[in-house]
Formats: sequence, structure tokens, C-alpha cells
Amino acid sequence: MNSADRINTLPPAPGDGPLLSVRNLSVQLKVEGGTVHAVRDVSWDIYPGEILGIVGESGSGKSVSVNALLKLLPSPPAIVTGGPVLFDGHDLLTLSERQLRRIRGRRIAMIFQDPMTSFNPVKTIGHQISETIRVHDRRISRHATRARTIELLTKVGVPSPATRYKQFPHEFSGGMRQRAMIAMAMANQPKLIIADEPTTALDVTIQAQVLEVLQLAQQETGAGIILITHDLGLIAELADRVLVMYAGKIVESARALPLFQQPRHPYTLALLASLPRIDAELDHLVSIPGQPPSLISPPPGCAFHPRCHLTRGREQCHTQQPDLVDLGRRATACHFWNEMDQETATIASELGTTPARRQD
Ligand SMILES: Nc1ncnc2c1ncn2[C@@H]1O[C@H](COP(=O)(O)OP(=O)(O)OP(=O)(O)O)[C@@H](O)[C@H]1O
Repeated sequence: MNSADRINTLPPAPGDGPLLSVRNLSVQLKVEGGTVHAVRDVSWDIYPGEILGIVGESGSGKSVSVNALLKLLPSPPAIVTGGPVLFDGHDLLTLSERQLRRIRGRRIAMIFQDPMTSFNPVKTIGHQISETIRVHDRRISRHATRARTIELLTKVGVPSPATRYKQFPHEFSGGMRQRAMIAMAMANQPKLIIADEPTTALDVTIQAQVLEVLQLAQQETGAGIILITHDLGLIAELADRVLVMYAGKIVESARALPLFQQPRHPYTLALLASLPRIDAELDHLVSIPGQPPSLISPPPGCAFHPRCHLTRGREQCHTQQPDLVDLGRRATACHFWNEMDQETATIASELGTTPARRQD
């Protein structure tokens, strides 16, 4: 068993195998001027009923790594290598488009950032949710489908659902559209829901409501949820476990609480330190210095080293790509992870906060 195989082998309930198991996945995108190494050899699992957060700055490979699993990558042509990606006894990477279509929307549902682009603007919301139900179950009557759709709209808190059933997407507010999108995702009792920046386009107050609906969808369906976001606040609120991505790789993986209390990678710490805090003075806010690297030619060694406090000119960070090291209940890809307690204490004292007790 190599280290990638052992990562995240912590089922929430003993005896449950992973719902989805991704091994050694890489994705390259051909663009003018080169090849973007968008995802670089990532391995992870999600377990039934779990909310797995994938977090990282823009461009770190969160969306591509998940969209590649379902062949949802638009142009440019993507080269997806590695695997297997096991779901329900199938390797998703080897399925035909037809076979994947049967899985998408029924066993795996997606919720995107902007439901306006996911809903068809010329069909009513009710029609579209009903269609999703009927596509996967032809025997169900129109009457029953309509009743089920109205029940779903009621569940996600869309008021006057019978009236709303007949309305078009543009007649819904952003928050209501996202509720309807969640209703559509729940329609076929999926095993897995992928939510890609589900609240980014919404006002803060509406965001909180939509998150509650997402949690409700999880409880109602029992599905595992992959929550893709750059918002650590959202992760803190919802996720059971977290993958932190940087430059196409997983740099840290842990349960949410230990990740927040004792990060084991300097990038995670930098993300946490850059979170706006209610009690912080403006001049206490820290932003991560520098920019993420170009994924056309990622830097040698650790991709984070040009922005990292821990590097301190050390040769190893410049030349040797760190493996994701299994630390038992979590994993990190930093040569000097065992210096993280000190690093966290230093940053905490700069920010005027107290470092948390160790919670590995
Ligand atoms: N259609 C595309 N054409 C060219 N490059 C792309 C395309 N889609 C993604 N990329 C590149 O692939 C890399 C990973 O992108 P990805 O969208 O997965 O990042 P992300 O972490 O989800 O960021 P965001 O939060 O901004 O969506 C980035 O370098 C991005 O520029």
C-alpha cells in the first residue's frame, strides 16, 4: 500500500467503504502557449453521508479535479490520466458518455455557482425538475412527478410552490433559484451531490439560508456532498473533512476541526490567517504574499515555496516535491510540517490570538 492509498482512510461509520475513491488523478488542459497541469496526481476518498470540503485559492484545481470525474470539462481538450475513480463498483474514467449520463443527475447530482446557467431559460422550473425525475424513471406518471416536484420545492423552502412550479428561472431571485437547483439535485435521491461554489453568487444573508437548505438536502438524501469553495468560513460551517488544494495538488487533508486548530501545512495556515476576523483591526489582516504559480510550468520542488515562511532558503523546498505524508488521522505535503506548531504560534501572536490546543 503506498501513502496515497492510505490517505483519508477514516470512515465516519466503521465498516462503511468509500462512496467515491479517486486514485492518482491528473488532468492536463491544452491551451495556447502550452499545457496547463491543472490537477497533478491527486488521491482522495469521500464516505457515505460525509461533507467533504475542497478548498484553495482560485485556479488551484478544485473544479477541474471534480469535473474531470464526470467528463464535464468543456474545451480546451482535457487529458485525464490515472485512476481508477471508483463509484458504485464502476471506474468512472472508463465509462462511455451514455453510461455516465445514467449516473449524472440520478446517482451523482451537481449544484453550480450560478443556477441561471444550469437551468434552461425557456422552460419552467417545475418542468425542469419534473424532467429530471422522469428521465431516470419513465414509469412514473405526470401527475405523480408534478406532486413530487411540488413536494421538493416545499422542502427547500420555495414559497407558493404550485405557483412557482409554473414560473421561469428569470422569475426567481438568486437565492430561490439556488433552492430550486438543490431541489432538482435531491430529486432522484442521489448518493453523491457535488456543490461547486454553491453560494458564491449570493448575498451573505441569502448564503446562510441556502447553506441550511444544502444541509437539509444532505440529511434528506443521506448523500455524501463534495463542497468546492475558496471560502474557509463555509468549510468551517459545513464540512466534516477537508482537502486543501494548491497548484493542482492536495497539500493537506484532515478533519475540519483539527485542520482549523492545528494546520499542518503553511499554505493552510496562510489561508486561515487571511480569513477576515470580526475582532481584527484592519492592519492585522494578512494576505498571502505573492501569487499562485503558473500551472503551465509549475515551479520545481514544493509549488508553495516562493510564498512560504517556512522555506527560509532551504534547498529541499526548492528542489524536492514533498509527498503527501500520512500522519495517521491526517496528511500533509510539507517537508517541515513538524515546525508548524511553532509557525502557528508565531502567526497567532502576530494576530493577537491564542493558538489552539493540539487536536490531531
Ligand atoms: N477552460 C479552461 N481553459 C484553460 N485553462 C483552464 C480552463 N479551466 C481551468 N483552467 C485552468 O486549470 C487550472 C485549475 O482550474 P480550476 O477551475 O479547477 O480551479 P479552481 O480551484 O476551481 O478555481 P476557481 O475557484 O477559480 O474555480 C487553473 O490554472 C485554470 O486556469
